[in-house]
Amino acid sequence: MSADLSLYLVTDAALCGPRGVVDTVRQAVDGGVRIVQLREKHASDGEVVEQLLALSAAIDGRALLVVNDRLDAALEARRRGARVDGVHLGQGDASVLRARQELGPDALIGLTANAPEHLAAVRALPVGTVDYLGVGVIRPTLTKPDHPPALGIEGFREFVAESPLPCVAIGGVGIDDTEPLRAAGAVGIAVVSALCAADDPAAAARDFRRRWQMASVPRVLTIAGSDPSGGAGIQADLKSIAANGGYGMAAIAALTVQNTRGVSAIHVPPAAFLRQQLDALSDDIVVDAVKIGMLADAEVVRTVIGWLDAVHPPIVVVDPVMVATSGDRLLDTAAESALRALLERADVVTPNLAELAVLVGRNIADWSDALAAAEELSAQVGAAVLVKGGHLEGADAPDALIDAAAGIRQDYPGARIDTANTHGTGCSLSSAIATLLARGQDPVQAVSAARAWLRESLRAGGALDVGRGHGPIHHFAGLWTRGGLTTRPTAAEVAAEWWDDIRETRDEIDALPFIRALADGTLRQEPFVFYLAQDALYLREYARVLAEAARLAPTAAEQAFWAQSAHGSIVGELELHASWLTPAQGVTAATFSAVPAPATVAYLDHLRATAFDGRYPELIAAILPCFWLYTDLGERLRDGAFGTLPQDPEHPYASWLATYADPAFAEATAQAIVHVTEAAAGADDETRARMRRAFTLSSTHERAFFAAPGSTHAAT
Ligand SMILES: Nc1ncnc2c1ncn2[C@@H]1O[C@H](COP(=O)(O)OP(=O)(O)O)[C@@H](O)[C@H]1O
Ligand SMILES: Cc1ncc(COP(=O)(O)O)c(N)n1
Ligand SMILES: [Mg+2]
Repeated sequence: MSADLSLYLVTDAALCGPRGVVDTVRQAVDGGVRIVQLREKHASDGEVVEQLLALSAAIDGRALLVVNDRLDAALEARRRGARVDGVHLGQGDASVLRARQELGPDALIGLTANAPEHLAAVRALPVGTVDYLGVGVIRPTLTKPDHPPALGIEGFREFVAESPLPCVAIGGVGIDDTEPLRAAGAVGIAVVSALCAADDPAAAARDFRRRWQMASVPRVLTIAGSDPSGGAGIQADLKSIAANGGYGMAAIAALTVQNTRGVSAIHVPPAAFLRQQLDALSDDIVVDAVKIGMLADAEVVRTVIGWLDAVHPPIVVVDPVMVATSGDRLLDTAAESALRALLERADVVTPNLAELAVLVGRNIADWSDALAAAEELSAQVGAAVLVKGGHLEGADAPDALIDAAAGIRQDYPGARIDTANTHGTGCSLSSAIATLLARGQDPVQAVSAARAWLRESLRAGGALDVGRGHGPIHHFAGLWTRGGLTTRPTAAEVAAEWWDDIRETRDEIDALPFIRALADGTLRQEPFVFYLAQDALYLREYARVLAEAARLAPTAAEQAFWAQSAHGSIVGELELHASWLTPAQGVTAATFSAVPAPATVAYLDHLRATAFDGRYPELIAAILPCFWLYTDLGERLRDGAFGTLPQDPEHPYASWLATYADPAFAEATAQAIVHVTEAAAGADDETRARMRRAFTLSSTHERAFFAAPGSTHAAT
């Protein structure tokens, strides 16, 4: 079997202290150590055998176990039932030839090497005698007092370049050496004190493992069914793995006859043939993560379980596929009980609502019931459960990650994307999660990043012209855009670009005497009242324009959002004006009695003309600056960007300015930005260009509106 040497723990009983070697190893393996070397310089062979038995039980197949030097102890421990994978020998230790002969062809045999003559000796050995070299020391270290001169990263790189065998870096390796050693060609790093002497070996191992993974391209295997139309199954998985930064491999468990309109036949090759595929992979390639999808029947499920138990891949994500988006069954009912044993081997399980109902054996009434069911399932199988709300009715498509044992309950709210291209979303999502986990992210992060990618791919699905049923998502939408293969930007890119477009306008607004005086409290009342009166006229019309956006909105979520904003603008904002336009403030003007100033007329004409055109994308682009510029200004005022703090109770406009920085308004602004920039990202080039013009034009009207009250300091 191909050995995963990536994070290699070498034990040191003295450093483990009262916690002991066995507990230290157990915790370190929990944290992601992939191979353990028992190194006991002073114990008797009998004691080493006992230790190997105890370690073998603690590791329980989750990592490899080798022993330093003691070939006879390894053989004896094996005779007594321990799983000892091999030995690591030094230049002065027992002969590697004898070790190979005694331990057999499948054992893992390592050899310490650090000088050119060691390489010459290795080359003289029969091929297959030694599996890897332990090369070091990298830095001076106390755990090997008689160590040779330290190689450093550069010396290690040169050694690797000459070596015929994979090299593990050992000796004085600290966490910040992880990426440089990986880049220098290490297949793994061996750590002694940074793990044995750690207060929390699991956490220390997780840190090393994360750093190692972030520096590597993970090898991700999907075991699933084939969808020849390329939108779901194996084909979707490979695209998803690639799009999320992994190297994809695929073992086909079943074949479907399928297109975007449904599945018409299923062929299940012999399960033994699947096992052959899996063994061929794990014999040669280190598998960093496995995603499991359609398995068709109970025999296939059991076959996959058998392989998982032999190989123990470090990350397993199971998408318990039972029924396709089209409604066709993809798993025998008889296999549903076999599936449970598979879930027990998973780190993350990703059922949709129907699958979750089958797995907990009861109907699921609503989303909160789904969360309870996910909690139940998570507790039963000991895995994190990502429950998916793609099949809910209504405007939302939320997901939630629940890990009963770890006490994790993470909600991922999300508006439903209006698209028919939902074929293969579940397959694609679970592969993305497996890949991101293998890249070192924790489950909460991995799901969040996978969802962001999936939503981008769902939004762009319409750009593909594939089939007449539920079409596929566009797995590479973001990559192609960023790589210049298409001109379509992402929503985030639109936001950044437009905000930058109006930089000059924003700077000019900041410099206006009205804004300066409002910020430092020296603004006279007359221009302030002028501004309030114009603002009231503006808001009454703005609310009507927002209502028009609600009327034109393509989705229920957007319709509700603009309608609510219209309500807020006519009710909330005007209440605020009323509180300022009172005799107590020395102001008696009625709210809408002012004569509209030219700047007000011009701004409103632009908004009304855009609304009258009836094109939703441009209308919301024209609406956006009022949200965005006020929130930005309010937040910067609050944070003292203008040299004064309006929170100061002495500040005459404190309560007015506080409303600019109101968190609920900030939230509405964030939502408005999302709606507008997502629409722009999904639009054709011409529409996007018109949206951009509407946005910039409104921004210049905002500046003119702020400039209208004129120059305005009180005492000066
Ligand atoms: N129209 C949609 N808009 C946004 N997200 C969606 C939509 N349809 C599905 N999803 C998301 O796609 C993923 C797959 O979910 P779901 O469709 O429930 O599962 P499956 O594809 O396995 O049946 C989930 O993250 C879900 O929230
Ligand atoms: C081979 C195969 N595997 C899985 C699915 C499920 O698709 P979805 O991701 O839409 O649930 C499918 N339609 N075909
Ligand atoms: Mg699915």
